Amino acid sequence: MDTLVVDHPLVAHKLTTLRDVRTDSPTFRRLTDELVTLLAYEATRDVRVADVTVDTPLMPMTGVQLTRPTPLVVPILRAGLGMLDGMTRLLPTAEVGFLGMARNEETLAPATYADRLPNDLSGRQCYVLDPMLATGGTLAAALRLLVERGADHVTAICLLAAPEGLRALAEKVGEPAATLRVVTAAIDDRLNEKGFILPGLGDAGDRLYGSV
Ligand SMILES: O=P(O)(O)OC[C@H]1O[C@H](OP(=O)(O)OP(=O)(O)O)[C@H](O)[C@@H]1O
Ligand SMILES: O=c1cc[nH]c(=O)[nH]1
Ligand SMILES: [Mg+2]
Repeated sequence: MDTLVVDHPLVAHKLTTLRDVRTDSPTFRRLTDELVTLLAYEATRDVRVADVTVDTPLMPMTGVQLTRPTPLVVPILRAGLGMLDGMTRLLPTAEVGFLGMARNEETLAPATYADRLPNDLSGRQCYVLDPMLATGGTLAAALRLLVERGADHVTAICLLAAPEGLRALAEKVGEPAATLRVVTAAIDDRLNEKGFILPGLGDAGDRLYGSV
């Protein structure tokens, strides 16, 4: 499993404001949206394209276009929903499938409460959106689901990842039948005893949508 940290001053600048406890929800949403677009640019570097002929006003030439089946974008509710618009702005022809997953606050185990994904993902490139990779349990469960349905290329886009979560994820997925990548804006120091990323940014879902 490959991990890419997008090392760019604009990403670092926006992430710093996102982390700030004084940043309100509207600003948090806007910055998340902006960050995703920057991360998505790197995350889609290996999106599949094929040669096509295009007629410019002067002559025909060979360009490229996205191949079919179109990529599938999968936000993990709730917090991943805050990343959806930023992603589809870059990939407007992508289809969107939804996974609802929540961590049990005591055990930190993920529970899936919504699954609106195609049953057959054969030959499909998938982009999973979840801002926080903490213990890695949520992402491991999501990746397992996608690979079981035939996805052969899955890229997870996160804002923050914990080293423990990245290690756990690599162990859990083992030698998968698909290419798996994690693209993140930063790898933080560690997890606290409640499974929160340190220094982190707090609870991403709550900061986007409130503590409902
Ligand atoms: O790597 P893990 O330890 O599994 O933790 C990461 C998950 O925790 C958060 O979701 P949460 O359960 O808080 O749900 P929410 O998005 O509805 O707030 C976050 O959005 C990730 O999905
Ligand atoms: O730090 C964390 C860990 C999991 N989920 C969050 O929203 N934040
Ligand atoms: Mg949450």
